[in-house]
Amino acid sequence: MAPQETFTRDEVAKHNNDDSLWTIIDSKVYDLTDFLDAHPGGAAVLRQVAGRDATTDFYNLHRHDVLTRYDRTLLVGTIRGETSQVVNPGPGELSRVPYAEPTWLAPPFSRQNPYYKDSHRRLQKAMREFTDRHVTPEARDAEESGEYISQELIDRMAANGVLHMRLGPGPHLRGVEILGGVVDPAEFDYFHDLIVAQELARTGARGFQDGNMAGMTIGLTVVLNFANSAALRDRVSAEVLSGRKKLCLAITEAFAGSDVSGIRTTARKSADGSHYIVNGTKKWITNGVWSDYFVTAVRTEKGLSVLLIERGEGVETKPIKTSYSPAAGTTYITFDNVKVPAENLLGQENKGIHVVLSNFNHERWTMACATVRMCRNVVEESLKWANQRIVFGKPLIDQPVIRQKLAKMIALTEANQSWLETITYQMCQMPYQEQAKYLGGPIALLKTSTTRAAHDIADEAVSIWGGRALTRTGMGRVIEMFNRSNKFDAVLGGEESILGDLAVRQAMRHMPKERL
Ligand code: HEM
Repeated sequence: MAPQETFTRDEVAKHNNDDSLWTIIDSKVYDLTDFLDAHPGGAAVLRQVAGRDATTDFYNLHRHDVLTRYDRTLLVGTIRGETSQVVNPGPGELSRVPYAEPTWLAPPFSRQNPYYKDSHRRLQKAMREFTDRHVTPEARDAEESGEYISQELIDRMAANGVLHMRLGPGPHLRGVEILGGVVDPAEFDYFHDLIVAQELARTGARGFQDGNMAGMTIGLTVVLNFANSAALRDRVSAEVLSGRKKLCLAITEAFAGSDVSGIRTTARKSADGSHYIVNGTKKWITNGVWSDYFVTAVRTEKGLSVLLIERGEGVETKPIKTSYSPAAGTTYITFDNVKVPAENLLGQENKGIHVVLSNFNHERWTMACATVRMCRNVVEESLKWANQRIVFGKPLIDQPVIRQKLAKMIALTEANQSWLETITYQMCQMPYQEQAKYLGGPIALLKTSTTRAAHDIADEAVSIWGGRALTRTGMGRVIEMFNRSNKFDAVLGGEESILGDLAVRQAMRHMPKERL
């Protein structure tokens, strides 16, 4: 809250030297005397606005949140009789920037929508507030420092059912109190799932976003759907969903990325059939460094199989440096004569390829949810920037070429959100097996479409933002991160051209035999 004291503009004008240097930003009065030496942009620019209104200069160069960070130390009062024009959204609030929210949340379109019910709206509100308050502050810090997610945040997510929701609808939600009871677990569907994925993607911290239990999201579903022993399934899911233990999915290797059949990690069954001995390596495994369990694709006698491997003797993990944040916990794993009980087999022996492929659908769909939302973040930031930045004496948005770029960015984002919602609706109608059979192709194409769009949107955004799109702090940080990290989504969970090929081959299997 601003201090109560009020001043006239003439009173402020007297504070125009190094002994007392005040300025006005958005009808608020700041005392910058002690800030002269600390200002990252230097003292000279502040002297130029001493005693004057610096609103235009300030917003030409800074994000609004800079002010909220410094309000406590620099703000001394307001201009008498004037009211602040800048909106400062509180935790949980919707953005008022056009296209910054999907149509189902943006008036007037939000009044009616075929897909979203009251429980979706309640969840969105609660999830936005939870993310703004508890996830985003840690995410932004950790993205830069590279620190791993805190146990405190994991515990908070576990206690509020956020970890459970990340796995989508299913019996694992039974009895869970979701964010204070905003959704009945029995009602939870893939639109709720979409909301969770999109709200979390608003943190704008791409490495941390993966560090935030992405391994569990893509790995625990395999245990839930394919564990052969109910006791194992219940024990592991209880440990992981309570946040006590961590789990990741270990498929890719130096030898095999999208080409899963090239996997060389072996699992040899013991003569008495009681256990497997696992040897090999895994690479690019998200969250591996801190995981207790590894859902691992291995080569058995006659094909691929999937095993749940517990950290123990013979398992070693080390971090891999990537172009996003170490906060993701990207890992290289070695298995050296690791003994794994036979009951830890997930699905059938030698038929693991079905386990791996069917699990990919939810993973890729989740990635599409997040990518569309990140594209939207960039649209929002760019609309704000083009509106506030003055270039050649007028706002950037007055340049037709800039409007063309924004038009393309918006159209790509909206088109993908609509396709995402159509597919999500199909997921809500189909049982798991049918989804695996019919939606693999469409989801693969959707993910490719969103990452291609991300590529184009990043390109346009960099051109709108110029040098600020290349600096990690300050105005352009969201754009810089998006431009640096959008390729993760184009590669992880299946590279674009491989996914396109998969989808068309699947379509060919449904092609009528007759000549058409
Ligand atoms: C309450 C007043 C102000 C605060 C708290 C403040 C704070 C900051 C901060 C934190 C940065 C680092 C970059 C960022 O995080 O955005 C910065 C950069 C900068 N500031 Fe300020 N500032 C203030 C007022 C002003 C004014 C009035 C001007 C110009 C008349 C100005 C000119 C600059 C410049 C030129 C930079 C470097 C920008 C860049 O690298 O693109 N600042 N300021």
